[in-house]
Amino acid sequence: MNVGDRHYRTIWLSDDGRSVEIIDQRWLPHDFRVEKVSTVAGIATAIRDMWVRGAPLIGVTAAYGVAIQMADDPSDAALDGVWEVLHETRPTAINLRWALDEMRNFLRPLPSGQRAEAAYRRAGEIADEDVSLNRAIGANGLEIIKEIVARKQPGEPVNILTHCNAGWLATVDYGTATAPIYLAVEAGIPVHVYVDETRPRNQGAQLTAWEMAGHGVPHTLIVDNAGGHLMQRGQIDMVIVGTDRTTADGDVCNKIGTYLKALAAADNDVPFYVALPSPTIDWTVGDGLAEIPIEQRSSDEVSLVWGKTASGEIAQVRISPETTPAANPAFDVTPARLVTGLITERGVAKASREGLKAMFPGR
Ligand SMILES: CSC[C@H]1O[C@H](OP(=O)(O)O)[C@H](O)[C@@H]1O
Repeated sequence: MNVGDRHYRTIWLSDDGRSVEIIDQRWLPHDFRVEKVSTVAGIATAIRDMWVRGAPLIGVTAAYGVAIQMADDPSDAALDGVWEVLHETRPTAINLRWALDEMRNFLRPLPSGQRAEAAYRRAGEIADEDVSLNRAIGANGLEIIKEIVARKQPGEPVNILTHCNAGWLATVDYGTATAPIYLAVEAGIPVHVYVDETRPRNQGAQLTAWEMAGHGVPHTLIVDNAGGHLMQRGQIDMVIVGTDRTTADGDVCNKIGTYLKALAAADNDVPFYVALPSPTIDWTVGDGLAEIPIEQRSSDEVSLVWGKTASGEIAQVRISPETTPAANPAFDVTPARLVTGLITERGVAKASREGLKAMFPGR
């Protein structure tokens, strides 16, 4: 998307043809920093410490990590080694394993001397495919927004609530949950987005709000606990969120707090949509609650918060007593029964095994 008057993706190949450059999302919205990453260890750190985050972007970053490894050592042992190193960086987003499997299965049959060039080519294709998938998700989600706006008074915006950041910053470009929003704005359809701050890492307050402001999307930041209240008062027309892993039965794993939004939406008859590209579907898992590993992140993310001081310094402050322990599950699972529809690149699927198989008959 555009940052000022320049178009950016979240990750791109450096001029040296070996390293990648990424937007280091830890410093947004206060500082726009680009980092060059040239080693597998650097890629692992960037994923684990959330310089880059968001399921599709994590996958693409790992794909480039494999290419960087192949440029250094294209052996079978190195190919297996980089798979292991990057796979253990974050456990929940299925796109990480999907991309690592995609790269290893593609490279394994090739002579080692051809692997580096092929790996960079394939990683670039996966990045380009992500952009295409997200635009298709946007077009399919836009149809839902059009149906809602047709039922409203002329000029009255469609009020959309989103949780966390499933925006262009979570992907290579366009985002998943935000893609329909961006296409609606481009089509001149009035929308307004309620942005959940999304404690504890505040991806909504820091990233989604920055995206909305940068793209001229009317939006309002709210605390995570306000969404149900707004739904009770008819102020939300639909919810669109992303996902880090959706099961073959339509259970949706996403940022912590998503499940509570789905409960409130169900209680208030608010349509609850999940936007996802097909690589985010884990066809090997049915029961998300029982089978999806939930990442437990540092308690410091709960007890400390980043912000900009009055003097302009980006700093961290403590919000709880030093002695107070904190738990930090980073994701939760929304059962398929609470999901109105899964907005995929092929269309809107029912959140069920039958619905997904109808959309992806080859699976
Ligand atoms: C389009 S996937 C975005 C998804 O990833 C986020 O998690 P994290 O910021 O921890 O990588 C969040 O669950 C978003 O919905």
